[in-house]
Amino acid sequence: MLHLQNYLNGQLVPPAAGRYLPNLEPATGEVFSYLPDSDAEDVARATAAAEAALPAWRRLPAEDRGRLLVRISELIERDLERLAQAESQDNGKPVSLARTVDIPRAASNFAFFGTAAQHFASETHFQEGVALNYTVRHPLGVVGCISPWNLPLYLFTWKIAPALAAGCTVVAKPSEITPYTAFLLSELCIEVGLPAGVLNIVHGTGPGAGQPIIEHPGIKGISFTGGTKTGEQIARTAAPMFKKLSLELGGKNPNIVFADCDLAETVRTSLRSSFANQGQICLCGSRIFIERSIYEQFKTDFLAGVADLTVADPQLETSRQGALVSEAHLQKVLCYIALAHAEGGTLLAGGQRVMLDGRCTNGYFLQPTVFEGLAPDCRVNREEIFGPVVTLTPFDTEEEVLTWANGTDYGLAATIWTRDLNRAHRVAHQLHSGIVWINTWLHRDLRTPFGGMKNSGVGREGGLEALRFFTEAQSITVKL
Ligand SMILES: NC(=O)C1=CN([C@@H]2O[C@H](COP(=O)(O)OP(=O)(O)OC[C@H]3O[C@@H](n4cnc5c(N)ncnc54)[C@H](O)[C@@H]3O)[C@@H](O)[C@H]2O)C=CC1
Ligand SMILES: O=C(O)/C=C/C=C(\O)C(=O)O
Repeated sequence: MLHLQNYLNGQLVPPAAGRYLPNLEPATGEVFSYLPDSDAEDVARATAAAEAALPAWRRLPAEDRGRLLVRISELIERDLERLAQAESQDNGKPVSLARTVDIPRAASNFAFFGTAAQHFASETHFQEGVALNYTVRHPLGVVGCISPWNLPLYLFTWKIAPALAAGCTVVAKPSEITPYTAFLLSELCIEVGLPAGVLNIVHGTGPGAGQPIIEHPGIKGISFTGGTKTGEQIARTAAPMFKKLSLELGGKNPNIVFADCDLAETVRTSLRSSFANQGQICLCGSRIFIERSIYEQFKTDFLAGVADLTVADPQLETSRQGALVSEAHLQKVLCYIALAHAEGGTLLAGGQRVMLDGRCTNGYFLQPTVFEGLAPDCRVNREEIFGPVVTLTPFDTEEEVLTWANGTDYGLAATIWTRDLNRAHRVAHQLHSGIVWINTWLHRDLRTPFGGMKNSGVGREGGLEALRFFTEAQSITVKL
């Protein structure tokens, strides 16, 4: 059976201690490969390689670094089908989603930052006759990039690409639950001829391989996406070491539907924002607030759409809902469904595990689930479920819905549906949310700042924000 390897100093190598972990296919519940169970020794070797590669990599002109990144992007596009199949097998997501969203975005991440680095100019502040102040942005050094399982290659490359573009060298760890495409990426980096040590990929668990990355004194900054609790633990370790931190954490996002919206489009997109990737995207709109006058109509149309979301083997082109990522995660989501019943919710759709026939008999499938009748401040409406579970709640006034929308510890993304753009802007400005979409969802322009307020994170990714994160500003003043 396939044994994935670490990518250290330009080579594929086994873990120092020789231990491996089983890697399961969520659609079948069966082991299909093994991944290195790396430890602090592997992280130390990766960091030493990254430190050795740093001087030459940071000296390389941005154009030359960019050319290598663009070449990686081209190879991802060349291997799109193979990578999409691998992502679907590893994560349980429909292959059609991996083919149209995950893998194309991974290619775009490299292409975008490969070229963005060439446009990253330093600032000058000229004081006529007095002084010239200019800013140099030095690469931060060796950085750690740690990513989750929900959008595996998409989020892994979203961190690595800007770090490399900025002239940093990298020690990266994908989720131990979905390591496969990161391993395939290391093969592409070798094919491209990325200089040894510039990117190092260490596989393994959070405590085993992730924590040593956070603790290593040679690693100057950490870019992390994952659960809020993990983010908290990372901050506790990294802050006293004065490491730069970028944390993209959870969300409990409101989807606000006003009566004057384009209802057909609102329902169509709300189905996607509720259930895309089985609801396992931190940007999913799991709390849908609907203005009372159209509540019943929205509910009817939405539930009709939910009935069409075929839960099936993610390898099938017809599959619209694949498997959840693991048995443990499925059980966590089922606990929230039980809680929704206990908190007085009325089940409108789903709520049950799905047992499929054939090769998927033991897969982790769940019906897309909709509740109504829950209090806006109950646990189900405040805690991140990260699964295919949404709640519907009617509202009467803008003030009321704003209070409810802002009534969680999270503040990542929000969506507003209305034809009244004055209202859209007014509401958007009052939402405690790092990202607001008006009449759309998951519209991504890679130049925009991406990240959350409150417990949804610290810092912003994307565009210049990412390049700023991976560099350290030095201010130089010349007296005139
Ligand atoms: N972007 C998001 O908003 C995501 C949110 N989640 C939420 O988090 C919950 C837990 O999911 P998990 O898979 O356990 O996410 P997690 O936050 O534990 O895992 C994310 C990454 O962090 C690593 N990690 C874990 N502990 C670490 C540590 N102490 N130091 C360094 N790295 C560490 C993991 O190995 C993985 O690569 C989910 O149920 C979901 O609610 C999960 C994935 C993504
Ligand atoms: O950058 C994006 O387009 C999406 C990011 C999504 C996450 O960070 C997530 O779901 O964890």
